[in-house]
Amino acid sequence: MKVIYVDANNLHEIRQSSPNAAMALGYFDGVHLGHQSVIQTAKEKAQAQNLSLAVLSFFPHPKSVLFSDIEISYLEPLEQKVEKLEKLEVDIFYIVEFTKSLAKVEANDFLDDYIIGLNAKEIICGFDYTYGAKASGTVKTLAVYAATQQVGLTVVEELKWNNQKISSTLIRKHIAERKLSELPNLLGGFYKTKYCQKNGILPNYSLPNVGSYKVLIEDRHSFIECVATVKCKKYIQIHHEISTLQNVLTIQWVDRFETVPS
Ligand SMILES: Cc1cc2nc3c(=O)[nH]c(=O)nc-3n(C[C@H](O)[C@H](O)[C@H](O)COP(=O)(O)O)c2cc1C
Ligand SMILES: Nc1ncnc2c1ncn2[C@@H]1O[C@H](COP(=O)(O)OP(=O)(O)OP(=O)(O)O)[C@@H](O)[C@H]1O
Repeated sequence: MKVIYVDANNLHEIRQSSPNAAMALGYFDGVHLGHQSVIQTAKEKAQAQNLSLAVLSFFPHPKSVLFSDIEISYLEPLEQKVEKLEKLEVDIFYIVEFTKSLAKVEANDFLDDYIIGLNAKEIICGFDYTYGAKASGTVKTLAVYAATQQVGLTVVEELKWNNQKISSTLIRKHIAERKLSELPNLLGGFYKTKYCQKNGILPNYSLPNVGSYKVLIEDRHSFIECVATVKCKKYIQIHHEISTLQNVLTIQWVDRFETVPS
């Protein structure tokens, strides 16, 4: 998978070499089951029409740029999103730099410059995708635009669990509320974070609130079941001998313990 960082300065150059693509649109924090359904739909379009499979996202999160008082609690850093998109067999991951000036770009100009500009022949997004200044672009305006530009558009219907939309927001809420055992229904697997033996949890993950948790540590091809205690927002203690393991470990968060183990 090619990872291409796009900004207002290099857009013109990147456009010259962009292949025709089926392009999935959205931020995709956590690449949950709703996101996977959008990307899978894009993959089917790409295969049927012999197009490259592209995902177009942003960095940083639009909300963190637009509302400076909001601190986004990312589910995962960009590197982990890259790993997941790679596994989904995405060919090109465009990461558009989200700035205050991009936020002012009108909806149709964004489509002209970034979507058509990067050679999307099929656009795929979810039912609630928004874009453009004041988030005025919606799937309705996108449908009008796609028809006039003779580009295909597929809008993926809402994927729900227990009558609620599967969303990054809901996953963040469950993590904060320690409801880890709910997460495989939303993510397709346990929530994972990376942990460095020297520095602790790597940046841009969300940790559950203070308390003790059943976790699985990935050790090459096996899993070590043990307990981790979240001491504060960024610090955890692992109740297991890990000094012989690799420096950077993947931790799967399975469930909470009601009582703190001694
Ligand atoms: C050109 C552009 C301008 C945007 N301007 C705004 C804005 O003014 N206000 C806002 O809340 N979101 C704005 N957004 C963010 C989008 O509403 C949306 O969050 C983003 O495209 C990611 O889509 P998703 O949240 O559906 O994944 C803008 C997005 C783009 C591409
Ligand atoms: N449950 C879902 N079913 C179908 N499409 C979805 C679902 N959740 C998100 N999408 C689509 O996936 C793309 C990325 O969405 P986005 O990053 O806004 O996810 P989100 O989970 O809605 O995030 P947030 O909770 O932060 O609003 C968009 O095209 C969006 O419409």
